[in-house]
Amino acid sequence: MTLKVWLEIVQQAAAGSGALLMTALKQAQVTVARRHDGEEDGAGIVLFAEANAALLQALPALCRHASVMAIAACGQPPSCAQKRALLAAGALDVLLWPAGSIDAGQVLARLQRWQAVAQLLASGAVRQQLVGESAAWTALLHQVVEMAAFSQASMLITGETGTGKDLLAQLVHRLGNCSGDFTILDCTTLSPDLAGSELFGHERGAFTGAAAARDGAFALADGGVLFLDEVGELPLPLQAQLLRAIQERKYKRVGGNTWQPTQFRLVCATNRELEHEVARGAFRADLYYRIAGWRCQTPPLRERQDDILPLARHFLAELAQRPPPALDAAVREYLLLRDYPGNVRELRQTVTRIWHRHCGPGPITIGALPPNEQLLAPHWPDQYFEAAVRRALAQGCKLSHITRCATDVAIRLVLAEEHGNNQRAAARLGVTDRALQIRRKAATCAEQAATAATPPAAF
Ligand SMILES: Nc1ncnc2c1ncn2[C@@H]1O[C@H](COP(=O)(O)OP(=O)(O)OP(=O)(O)O)[C@@H](O)[C@H]1O
Repeated sequence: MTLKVWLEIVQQAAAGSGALLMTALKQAQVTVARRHDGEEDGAGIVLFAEANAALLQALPALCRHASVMAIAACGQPPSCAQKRALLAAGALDVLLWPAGSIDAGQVLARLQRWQAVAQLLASGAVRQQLVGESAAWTALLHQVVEMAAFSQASMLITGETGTGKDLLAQLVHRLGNCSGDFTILDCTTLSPDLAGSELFGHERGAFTGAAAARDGAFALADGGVLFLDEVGELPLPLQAQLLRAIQERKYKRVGGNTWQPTQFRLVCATNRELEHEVARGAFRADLYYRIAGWRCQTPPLRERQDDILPLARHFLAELAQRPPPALDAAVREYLLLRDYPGNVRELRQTVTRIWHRHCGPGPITIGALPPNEQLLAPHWPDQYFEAAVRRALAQGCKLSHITRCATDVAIRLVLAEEHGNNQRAAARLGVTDRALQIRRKAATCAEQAATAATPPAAF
C-alpha cells in the first residue's frame, strides 16, 4: 500500500522538525510533498510551534478536503482546550513532539489507518449499497466503517425510522471479516412466552409442540453478527435473559442443561433515546453499557438535503435496471422540497410511485407525480431555512454574518451547477456579470489572507 501525504509547516520554528520528518517518512517509503494549491486532498500534516489564533484561522481551509493531523513540533505544548480547538477547526488528531524530536511511527500508523478507511469507503461494498455525500452522512459512514473493520466493539446505532440503521448493521457484518452469518432478531416480535426459544433455541420435547430440537439466535449468530433490531422495545424480563448471554457469551437451550459457547459481534439499533429509557427505568443500565461499546446516530433526511437527488437516482437505477431516465426540473424541485417524515424509506416509496406512473422515453416529468401533490407550489423560505437560521442565531451569529453566509452559499452552489461559468451563474443569481466577478475576487482574497496569516516556512 503506497502512502502519500502532504506537509505544511505553518510556523518557521517548526521547520527543523519538518525536515527531519520528511527524511524519516521518505525512508519509510511514504511519498511526501509540500502542500500547494491543487494538491490539498488525501492526507496531510500540519506542523506548528504554537496553537495561536492564526493557526486556528488557517486550519479549516487546510482541512477542507483532507484528513489532517496537527503536530506541535516545538514550543509551548498546546493545552487541552487548544487541542479541542484544533479538532474543532478540522484536524483529525493532535500530536505533541518535544522540541527537536520526531516520531515517524505515530504518523505512519495514522496514515495507514486513514488510507485503509478511505479505501473501504470508496469500495463497492460500501458505495453500491449506501448512497450519500452530505457532510452528516459521510461523517457517520466514516465512523461505522472504521469501527466495523478495525474493532470488534459492540455497536449501538440510533436514529429515526428509515434512516439506514439496518443497512449500516449489514455493512458492519460485510466489513467485519467474520466467517459466520448475519442473524437478525426483531425485538418487536419477541413475546415473553416464545422469546426463550427464539433466543436460545430448545431441546426436543422441551415444551408442547417442540417436536424437534431447534437452534436460537445465539447459536445461529456464532462466528458472525447478531443484530438486535428495535432493541429499545425489549420488555424488561427479556432484557435480563439477554444480558447473561451477551455478558458471558454462553447460553442454555430451553429444556437443556449444558452451557453452549457462542462468539458473535453484537450490533443493536433503535429509534428510541436509550439513555432516557435507562433514566426512566425502562431499559437496564447494565444491558445498555454492554450493547453500547460504540454509539453512532444516523442523521434524518432533512439534515442531509444534498443526498436527496443522488438517493432518488440510486432508487431509479434499481427500478429501471438500466441507465435510469433523467428527472425533469419540476420533479427535482418537488423531491427536494417535500417533507420526508419516514426519511429515506419514504423517499424510496415516493420515487417508486413516480416510477410507476412514468412511461415512454425522455425524462420523468411533472405528470408522473402523485396527482394530489402535483400542484403544490414550493414556498421559500421553508422549514429548512428557518432551522438553519435558528442554529446560526443560537451560535450567536450576527445578521451581517448570516446574510453574508447565505449569499456565499448561493454563489458557490450556482457556480458549481454552472461549472464555474460566471456569466450564466450571474444571470441565475440576478446580478450583473461584473458584480459577481467582484464578489468572487473579494472572497478569494479573504480566503488567501486567512491562509497567509501564518506564512508557510521553507524547508
Ligand atoms: N444511505 C442509503 N443509501 C441507499 N439506501 C438507503 C440509505 N439509507 C436508507 N436506505 C433505504 O431506506 C430504507 C430504510 O432503510 P433501513 O431499513 O436501513 O432504515 P432503518 O433506520 O433501519 O429503519 P427502521 O428504524 O424503520 O427499521 C431501505 O429501503 C434502505 O435500503
